[in-house]
Amino acid sequence: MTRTVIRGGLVVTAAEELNADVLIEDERIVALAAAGSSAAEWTADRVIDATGMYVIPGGVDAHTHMELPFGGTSASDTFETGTRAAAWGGTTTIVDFAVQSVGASLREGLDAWHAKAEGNCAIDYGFHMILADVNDASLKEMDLLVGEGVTSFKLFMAYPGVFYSDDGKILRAMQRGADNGGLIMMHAENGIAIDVLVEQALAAGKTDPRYHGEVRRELLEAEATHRAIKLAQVAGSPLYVVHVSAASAVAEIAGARDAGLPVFGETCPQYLFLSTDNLAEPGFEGAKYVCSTPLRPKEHQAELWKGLRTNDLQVVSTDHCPFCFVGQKELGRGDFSKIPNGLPGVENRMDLLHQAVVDGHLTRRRWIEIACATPARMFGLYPKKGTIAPGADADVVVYDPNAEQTISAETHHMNVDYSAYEGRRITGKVRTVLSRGTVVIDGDNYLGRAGHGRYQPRATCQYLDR
Ligand SMILES: NC(=O)NCCC(=O)O
Ligand SMILES: [Zn+2]
Ligand SMILES: [Zn+2]
Repeated sequence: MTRTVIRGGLVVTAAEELNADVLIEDERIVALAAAGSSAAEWTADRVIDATGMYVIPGGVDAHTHMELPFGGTSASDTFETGTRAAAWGGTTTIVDFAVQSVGASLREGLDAWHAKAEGNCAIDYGFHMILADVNDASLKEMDLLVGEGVTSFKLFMAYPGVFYSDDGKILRAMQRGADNGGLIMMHAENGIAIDVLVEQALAAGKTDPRYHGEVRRELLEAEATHRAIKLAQVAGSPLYVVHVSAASAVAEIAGARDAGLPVFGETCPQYLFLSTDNLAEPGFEGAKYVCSTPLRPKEHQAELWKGLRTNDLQVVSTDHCPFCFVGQKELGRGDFSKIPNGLPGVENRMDLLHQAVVDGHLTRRRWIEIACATPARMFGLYPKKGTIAPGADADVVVYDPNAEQTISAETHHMNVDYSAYEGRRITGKVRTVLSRGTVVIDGDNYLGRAGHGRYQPRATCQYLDR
């Protein structure tokens, strides 16, 4: 047995902050003790000095797309490169999306994603399932998947002809989820209307990346969010709205929550830190910022921060879906609708949110709540993941709150040739990362290995009585 003690840090969880030492035996946390108490007598094989540091749970990023085939190409991070980059950024668990292809079963999709991930991940991982073909067989399969730990299902009101489901299919999947405990995750944009606007924009010669943001109108995110909420209400199903970017969509979620409905909302760093100004950067630079839902005008950011503070939004995930500028984003030169949708960010989330603490948008505990504890609870991983407590997996980050860094593609570890946050100064930096008790990051050294990360079957959403 290996005993590790993390000494002298400020332990920050969603619930409390205390100066405490943390004792780890092999893969688990076994004790916390106030500094200077019985902890002084703990013997250990390895002592990590955390004086002046925060000791926080490893981040849980509940929305990533490693190796996703999309827009005629594939996301540029594999499970190996993407999970390694996540570790560098203090994230120790991801929940990625396995994809059902139209005409195929959920099982085929899930098996394919297991094959991509198994033996390759640096950190632990789980899967949601994208339902691209709702029919009698796939509805039945949902029950089986819930039973084996794939307890959440993403549906799309966007991308007709690719992942899109109509309202009838959505309602049927929601009814099934209400029954089997699967949480429905919704990409809420009116894709049918958006496709009309795309066609009209292109016909008018509006081909630059900034038109991606213009046609994917805020109203069409709000409308779809409203419709998804009503459909969930009819089905008696909870609802988790992914990558919320529009202030009016936040208002829809807030209204539903005020009415007592089990509706949850996720936003992403790109919507909190970037805007349509980035999409409008000169030449073809805006392509770097093409994602859906799209970046919004800056004014929306204040509403997203407010939503996070008031718990109208509960989770910040990255929607990490990187495409290189050269050779991938470039597929859409002359036609913005052909730019593969998605941004890199799995490495940057914990730091950007710490910057939000420094800037006064969030408290330290709320940082940990939205980035670690709530995503773990939402997706059935708590308290194994998302907290520092006896019995939890020893997924622990020693975080230096005073270190200064500059985000750059020159220094990041994601397999993508640009950074959406190039040149941004951040106060705070990961110093040491443990994944199930193994040190995977130590200062500027990566000590992990592909295959250390283990598949995590998940319980159902822990915010709902079942
Ligand atoms: N978000 C995005 O632009 N790409 C990834 C796929 C999705 O989440 O809709
Ligand atoms: Zn989506
Ligand atoms: Zn996504």
